[in-house]
Amino acid sequence: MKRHDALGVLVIGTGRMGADHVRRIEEVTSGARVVAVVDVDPARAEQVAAGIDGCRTYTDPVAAMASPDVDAVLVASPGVAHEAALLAAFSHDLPVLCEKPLTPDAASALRVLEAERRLGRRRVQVGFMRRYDAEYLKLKSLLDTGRLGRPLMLHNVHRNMASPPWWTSAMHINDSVVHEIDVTRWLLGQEITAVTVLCPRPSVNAPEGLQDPQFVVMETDGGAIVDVEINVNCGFGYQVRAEVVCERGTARIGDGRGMVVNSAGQWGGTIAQDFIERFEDAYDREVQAWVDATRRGEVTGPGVWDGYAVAAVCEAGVRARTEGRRVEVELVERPALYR
Ligand SMILES: NC(=O)C1=CN([C@@H]2O[C@H](COP(=O)(O)OP(=O)(O)OC[C@H]3O[C@@H](n4cnc5c(N)ncnc54)[C@H](O)[C@@H]3O)[C@@H](O)[C@H]2O)C=CC1
Ligand SMILES: O=C1[C@@H](O)[C@H](O)[C@@H](O)[C@H](O)[C@H]1O
Repeated sequence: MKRHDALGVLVIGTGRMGADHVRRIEEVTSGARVVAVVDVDPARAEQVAAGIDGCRTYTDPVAAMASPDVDAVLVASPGVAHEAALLAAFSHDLPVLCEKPLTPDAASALRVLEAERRLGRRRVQVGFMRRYDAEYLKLKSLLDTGRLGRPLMLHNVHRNMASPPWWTSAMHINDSVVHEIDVTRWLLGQEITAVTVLCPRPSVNAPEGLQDPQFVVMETDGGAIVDVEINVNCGFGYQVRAEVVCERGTARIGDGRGMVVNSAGQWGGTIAQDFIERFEDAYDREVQAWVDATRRGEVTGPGVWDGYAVAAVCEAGVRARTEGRRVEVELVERPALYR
């Protein structure tokens, strides 16, 4: 495809994820090109735009969206900036791929939902990329056949190498378990109704004052129990595992046994070091699916309702830990646009 026929994408936020998505759109994705990037830090925007033919830089997302060659927006700024970017995109009638979380809390997610409802059509795909990961897709297909019977339990492990200095105990849920919350709703096709968080003795690897790891237990409206070990200072790599226990069998993904090498009295493989490495294919498929759907004038994948429901569960989860009790999740009635 010629460059000028391609979907013109504006990328907001050129940090770790934004820069990686810019590279992806330019080098991996077909049918799209990056026409402009925005960052409150102009040096970062310029660094990412350098070498991309005709790519403009801005510090103000609203000014950037007004440009006629912008067909679609990819939001990769921090979660607190997502609501403003999404509302601005709605006012320019632009389709959006918004990195997770949709917004940091249920009230702001609901404001976005109401704004999209007023538009009368879905415009947003939320960046829950695990839905595009080959192993998660296999697990979902297997569950959908019903061969193993109904799912009873879902065990998850989510480990990060080390937390950055600004990490807080609430981020275990808002930033990390947010993915298992989305995956649970998607894999099981059920809503999460209550959350309990148990905390073991903090790891010696965790910075002073940080509650790490945490053990999250969720209940669903289909009668399943879901647990997540979230451990953001495991010290050895990045691991994401899931095992579904059904009535007639179990299925597990995420063991990462790509290649096992035997040598000098040892056997073993490698462990990914971060999400960029582990989920590279999922991000590629996610962005390609968004570009393809946008070019057809459609929105597919997780949307604003999913972003809102996940935000409500995250909020319940953070309260469950700080208040030391089981907290029920409250959702508004699902509007017709999202059924
Ligand atoms: N799907 C996934 O696996 C992952 C998703 N994320 C999500 O991606 C988003 C970005 O995260 P990172 O790239 O890790 O953060 P980052 O801190 O590396 O980059 C954020 C960038 O946005 C810029 N920025 C801040 N406020 C802005 C605003 N109002 N307008 C424009 N630019 C602004 C910052 O200057 C920075 O360059 C977050 O929503 C995060 O939750 C992050 C890591 C993995
Ligand atoms: O979204 C992500 C990060 O923000 C988060 O910090 C990590 O824990 C997740 O594994 C990653 O996918």
